[in-house]
Amino acid sequence: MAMLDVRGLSHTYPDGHPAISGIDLSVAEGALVSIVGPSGCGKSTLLRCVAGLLRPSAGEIRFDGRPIDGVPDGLAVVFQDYGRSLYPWLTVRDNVALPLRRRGLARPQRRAAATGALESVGLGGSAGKYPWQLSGGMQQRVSIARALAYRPRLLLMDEPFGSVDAQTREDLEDLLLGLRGSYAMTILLVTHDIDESVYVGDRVVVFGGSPGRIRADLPVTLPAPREQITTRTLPGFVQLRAEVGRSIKAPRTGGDRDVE
Ligand SMILES: Nc1ncnc2c1ncn2[C@@H]1O[C@H](COP(=O)(O)OP(=O)(O)OP(=O)(O)O)[C@@H](O)[C@H]1O
Repeated sequence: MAMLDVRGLSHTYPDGHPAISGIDLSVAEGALVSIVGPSGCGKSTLLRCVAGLLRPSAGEIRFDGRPIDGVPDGLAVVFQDYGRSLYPWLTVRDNVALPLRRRGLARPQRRAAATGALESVGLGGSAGKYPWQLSGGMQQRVSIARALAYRPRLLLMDEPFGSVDAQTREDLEDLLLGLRGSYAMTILLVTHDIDESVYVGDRVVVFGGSPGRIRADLPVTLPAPREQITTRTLPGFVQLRAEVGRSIKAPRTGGDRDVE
């Protein structure tokens, strides 16, 4: 049984705008699935539905076989906008520890979990600082640590590396790949960077159109461990990124009722 099963998912916003239509997606436990596509094709809408933050107009999402109705336990989300997601008046450690209250953990346990998560993202020495004392990349690491401290089974990431410079972005991609070894998680990562979708993913799901639909679902069979320079020059990488690019640009087919 898939850990996450999306069937016939469609969503139309109250203004009548159809954002996604007929999405079917099964995700196996432990997979890292990249969801890539141009701006406005409904990637965030899908993620918001999976997170239980948005009730879809049609279709069903099952997490561990149970229909999602509200924010499921065992799920954490990392957004692009780290600047707005951290509380400036709380230390880094307290920012990470805060959501653990929902788990009913006592304060010493919350602090210990936060410290462990911060160490795993290389920020053990910054626990007592405030978010505004850190660089953008470090702040995004704090957001990731906050999600990890929660020990999620399913981690949703919406353009998590979209607001940092290219070098920091590569560092964060590698951090994420490294974290997969220490945290047993299934990850859905939304990006509009084709190279990133291939570099980090086990599988790339290509979204396109308006309303957004799945245009391709491609396995990534690149060897591990991945390395920024070597992996990106492998023929398999170059081929796959071209295929993802072509799928994004593919003209609409007869059955595709896009209204772009
Ligand atoms: N709250 C809303 N009300 C009405 N329309 C919305 C709302 N949120 C998103 N949309 C529209 O739904 C479509 C899909 O938006 P969504 O944010 O899911 O796309 P996306 O692929 O994640 O885009 P981006 O990569 O720019 O974040 C867009 O046309 C967008 O304008």
